[in-house]
Amino acid sequence: MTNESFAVTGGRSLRGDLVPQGAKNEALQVLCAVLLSAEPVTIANVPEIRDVAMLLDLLRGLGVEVEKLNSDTYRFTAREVDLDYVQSDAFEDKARRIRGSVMLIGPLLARYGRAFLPKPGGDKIGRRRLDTHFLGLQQLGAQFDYDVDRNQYSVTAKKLKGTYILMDEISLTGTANVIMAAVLAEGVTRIYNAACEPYIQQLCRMLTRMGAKIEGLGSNLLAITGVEELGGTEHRILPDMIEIGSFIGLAAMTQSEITIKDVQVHELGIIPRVFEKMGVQLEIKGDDIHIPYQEEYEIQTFIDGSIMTIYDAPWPGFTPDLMSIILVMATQAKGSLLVHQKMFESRLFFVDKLIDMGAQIILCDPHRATVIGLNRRFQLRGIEMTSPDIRAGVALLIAALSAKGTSIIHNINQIDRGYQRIDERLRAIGAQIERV
Ligand SMILES: CC(=O)N[C@H]1[C@@H](OP(=O)(O)OP(=O)(O)OC[C@H]2O[C@@H](n3ccc(=O)[nH]c3=O)[C@H](O)[C@@H]2O)O[C@H](CO)[C@@H](O)[C@@H]1O
Ligand SMILES: C=C(OP(=O)(O)O)C(=O)O
Repeated sequence: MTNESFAVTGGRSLRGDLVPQGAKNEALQVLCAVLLSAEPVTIANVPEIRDVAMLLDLLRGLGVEVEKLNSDTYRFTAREVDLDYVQSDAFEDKARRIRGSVMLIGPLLARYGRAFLPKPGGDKIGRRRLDTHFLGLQQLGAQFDYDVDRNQYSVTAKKLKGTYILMDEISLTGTANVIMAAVLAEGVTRIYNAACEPYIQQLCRMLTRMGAKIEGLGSNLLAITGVEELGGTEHRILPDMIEIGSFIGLAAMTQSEITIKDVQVHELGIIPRVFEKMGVQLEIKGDDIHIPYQEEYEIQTFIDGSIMTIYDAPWPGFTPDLMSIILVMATQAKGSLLVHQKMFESRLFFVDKLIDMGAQIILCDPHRATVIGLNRRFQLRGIEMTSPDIRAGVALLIAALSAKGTSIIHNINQIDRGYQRIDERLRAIGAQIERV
């Protein structure tokens, strides 16, 4: 796939239905988990995005049979795995490009006793340490080695043994890795300070259907009793809550009337509440979220009248992956907002593009930005810009769709990493957006 750009002509209000894709970050976990069984695992609602395409390539390279049953459903059979592939240049090249590749380690270690990984890719949004993964795997009995010169990690174990693990921090992919290793370890593993996003819950549900014994679903303390082997299953990926949040932000910012279909509201945690704090009216109709046309939206203050702060935190806190969307929405809101991105240290630098477009933002430091909402006193203006990471990319796309004139957004590979044919889907509800 070439790295194209979007040409976006803004200022139109959009109208219609959007159906969210399957969740990127769940897909990356459950696709890695297919390595844990020699029997077929069928996964539905797999999003058609670049990160998934890359992971499918890695699985094929490892010798997994990958059959596409329909547009979003695949059957995987990991009868035998070619472990030599993980030492190849092809593996290194692909694994380095996505963050999700890190979750191949847990299953490979559990089933074959060894795993190897070059430093994984993903967004360049600050330091993204992997200590939590390896400290957890070491406690299960793995030997860990880091080749500083080649920036490569390896783990080996004759046998994994269950134990009590206090995770070094609440890491989403780290928890997934340790869970996938523990399900085939001998005895009981207790994982405390575990991440508990719906992604992790879904992974645990799928593993349980494959025969794993997991207690504590949805909490930060999991108890896993290891089994000898796992069987096949069928699994359906949840709608992507980050895409749902992005669509809510898009609707508010572009004064559109949009219905987001089949969102599985009960899995969205506090996400709807945070958008309500931003002044967005959300009407939950059955399992759909309807966002009516709103002339303006007003950011609430705290009860004592002080300025609203929105910050990220591990689940069930507000996900860091929606902070860029909240920030861009604030630029046209009535009122002011402090955006405090606590988890990543370089995720706010894209605000300079919004400032060039006319937004009133003060970047206080790498973690905090104050946004003074324009309340539509004037429109942002279209500019040429480059998308630094996936969520900033979509935030810039939203800004461009609301702006006066045409914007060019380069490096949209970043957006394609996690949003399925976003241009086509937004065009269908009236957006003027072309791939150039
Ligand atoms: C492929 C995938 O699933 N990627 C997601 C995954 O990345 P990933 O699993 O790599 O992220 P982690 O959960 O490990 O940690 C994210 C960052 O937050 C920091 N941290 C973590 C816990 C904490 O209490 N305080 C804190 O500051 C970590 O040091 C790290 O810099 O989870 C992130 C956090 O939800 C999301 O942004 C990514 O989209
Ligand atoms: C940061 C993200 O992705 P990754 O971890 O794949 O870089 C994201 O999905 O917002």
